[in-house]
Amino acid sequence: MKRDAAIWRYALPMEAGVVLREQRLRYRDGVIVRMRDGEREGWGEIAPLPGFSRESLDEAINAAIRWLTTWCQGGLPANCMLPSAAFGLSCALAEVAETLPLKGNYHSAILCTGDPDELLIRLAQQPYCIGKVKVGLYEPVRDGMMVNYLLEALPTLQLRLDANRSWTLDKARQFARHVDPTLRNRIAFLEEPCHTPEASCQFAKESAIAIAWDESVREAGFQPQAAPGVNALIIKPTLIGSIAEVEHIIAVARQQGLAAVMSSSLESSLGLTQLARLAQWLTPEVVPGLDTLELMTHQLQRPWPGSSQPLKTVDDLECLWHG
Ligand SMILES: O=C(O)CCC(=O)C1=CC=C[C@@H](O)[C@@H]1C(=O)O
Ligand SMILES: [Mg+2]
Repeated sequence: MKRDAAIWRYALPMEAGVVLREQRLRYRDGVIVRMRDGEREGWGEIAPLPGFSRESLDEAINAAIRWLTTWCQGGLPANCMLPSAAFGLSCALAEVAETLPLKGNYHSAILCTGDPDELLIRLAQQPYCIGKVKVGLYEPVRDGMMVNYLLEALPTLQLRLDANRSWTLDKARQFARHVDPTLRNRIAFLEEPCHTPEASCQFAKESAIAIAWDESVREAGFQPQAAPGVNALIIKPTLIGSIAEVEHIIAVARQQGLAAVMSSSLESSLGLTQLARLAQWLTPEVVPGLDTLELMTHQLQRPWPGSSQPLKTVDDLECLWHG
């Protein structure tokens, strides 16, 4: 059987106002990989996230070309060490091998941005009424009031909050003081409230607001561990690595009684649909965090069910490499 592979580069414009780690992200840059083995075909996306991934896109592309070159010659290369490349290549390989189930979970927690009244309408239409709110960008008082407002307006709403480590323990306490105590049990978790994991744990103990690890998952030596007030791990495969590595961390989280939340690293619709399939397969009991498609102006290669955004395909892109 003859094998071949190809890589296309993309740059999708982002909607105005997408800010990552204090920097405006104008384009989402990445590559799409196609692997073919005789009649079988698999696709994957490699898109390191600026400010979050340690590797650059060029490093990931070079690693992918080396890996694919060996694969095309009939070998099974060792797992790639760069997480974004390992993730995209393992998705393409799993599609070739038909080991990534097709069914996806396309119901996500809704990113709560924009006009609060329009947001409430959108939230109320969801089968699972779960929203995700970014906090820590403005004053803690304002964040607290926003959380109260949404939870009071929709009695079935559950919220996930994300502070991206922006608070001191004192600021986090100020936030908690402004959240109505009777509403706190509808905060599923607050991702990384404080600058350090120790301060975040202290906050969880004091405030009766559960926390989740996101940034910490990527730190050297991190092991999922049960602790008072810690509810969940955010699983961002583009930042973790191959499907096998993602499966491993989810299994350890489960053993520790922590929920594993499959989450986007702002992949295009191709990567997002694969994350929806991983979510359905590996974390069927948890609503994933994949509501990032509309941060981009276009979909790519594979449409997200029900989305009306225009679709670009590899025919619209420049082929970077063919082997
Ligand atoms: O987790 C979700 O529901 C959506 C993804 C999401 O919020 C994020 C993805 C990537 C970078 C960040 O801006 C943000 C996060 O910090 O978790
Ligand atoms: Mg986060």
